[in-house]
Amino acid sequence: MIILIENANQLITLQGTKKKARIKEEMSNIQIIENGSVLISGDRIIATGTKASIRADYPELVSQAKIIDATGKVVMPGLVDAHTHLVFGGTRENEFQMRLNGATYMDIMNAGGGIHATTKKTREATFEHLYEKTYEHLNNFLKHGITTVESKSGYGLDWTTEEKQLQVAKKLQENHVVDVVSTFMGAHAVPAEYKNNPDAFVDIIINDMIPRVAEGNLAEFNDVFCEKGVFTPEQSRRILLAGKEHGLIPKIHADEIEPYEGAELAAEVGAISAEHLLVASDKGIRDMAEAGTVAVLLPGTAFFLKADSARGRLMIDEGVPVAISTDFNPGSSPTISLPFIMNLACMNMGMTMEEVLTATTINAAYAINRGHEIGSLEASKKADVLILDVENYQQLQYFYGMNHTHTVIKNGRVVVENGVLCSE
Ligand SMILES: O=C(O)CC1=NCN=C1
Ligand SMILES: [Zn+2]
Repeated sequence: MIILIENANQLITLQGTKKKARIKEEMSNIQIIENGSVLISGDRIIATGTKASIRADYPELVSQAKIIDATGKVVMPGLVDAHTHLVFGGTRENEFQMRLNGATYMDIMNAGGGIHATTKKTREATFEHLYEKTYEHLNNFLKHGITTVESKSGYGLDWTTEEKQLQVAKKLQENHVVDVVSTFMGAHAVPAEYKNNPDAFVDIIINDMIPRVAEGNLAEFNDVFCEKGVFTPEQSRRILLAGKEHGLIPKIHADEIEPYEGAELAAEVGAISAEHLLVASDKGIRDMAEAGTVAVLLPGTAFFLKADSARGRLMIDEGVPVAISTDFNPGSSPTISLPFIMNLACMNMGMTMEEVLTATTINAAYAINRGHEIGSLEASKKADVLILDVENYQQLQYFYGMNHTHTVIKNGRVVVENGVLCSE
């Protein structure tokens, strides 16, 4: 099918010259075309330009095209959420109340709640239940303009359930229009049964789980919660290097609650990204800038945990490529509203509205090794396109806490129209 989107007030292409995540000034250069047009054929973008240039350069394709009029609207790439714990059983609103009453995230986790509570529910849940529940989450992501989602395992902490989560994600990648990119995170917490012998659990992750993930082609990335009271930097290093030996690209939950040199470790092991970084050190930030490690920042988690946000402004100024994501999970960030997170990135991390657009498209794409395929509107990239019901891109952040998604095109097909799923 050929589609021509035209008359966009602003077409935000995020086009760039370098084949890597954007840093510093590049993050503000979002490449706007006034009165823009996007020409799509099949699942790919053919060209972007002004209305006149596209109609002059592609008369044959234009004559066969379904025309979508974007007058008064903004057109941009589909949003990319590079950090979620998408597949999980149960919910934890009870813990939300406990934290409103003054308990901390780690108090709850150390008392057997938190990740352990979700692990219990996920172990008990059937494959079908997890699949159907997560399918609905992806529908909700899509209605908010998110066309690719990273999904971490880590609520099993035993092979049977870790595999169940990864198989749910794999089946969703096959059946749901939203692209799902999988991360193995068996090192999300030390399960109760190994509380007194955590290194034995680390050995199981390294010697048993990681080889099975690789053999089954069940994930592209390997993540670890490097945190005081969870996994030490030494244990995290062992787990990430073992993953690399099996072709799993390292990611790390780093310096979320206590400073723990997780950012330094990310740079040392060549992680594609380090995530959270609320209390990353100056040295860790410099090391990440030098290594080109993408900082995936999660201001929604900081908001929900009533913590200070990561130093996003400093990281950008120091040359770290920054992405932002929802961290969608039942405990520390139960939201799929990436648009709201975009506003928090401006309000609480000192990022500009232009940088935030880069952080939720092309840089988020590079954080999941998809920068060549998605995250900007340019010839031969996937036709994942949003039409937003705002007059200019600033209104996306300005009118906050709202869903401005009008139309979503995924792989060249209209899948959301007037904010409604086409299958609904
Ligand atoms: O609490 C959860 O379920 C998710 C989380 N993992 C590390 N920080 C938060
Ligand atoms: Zn997380």
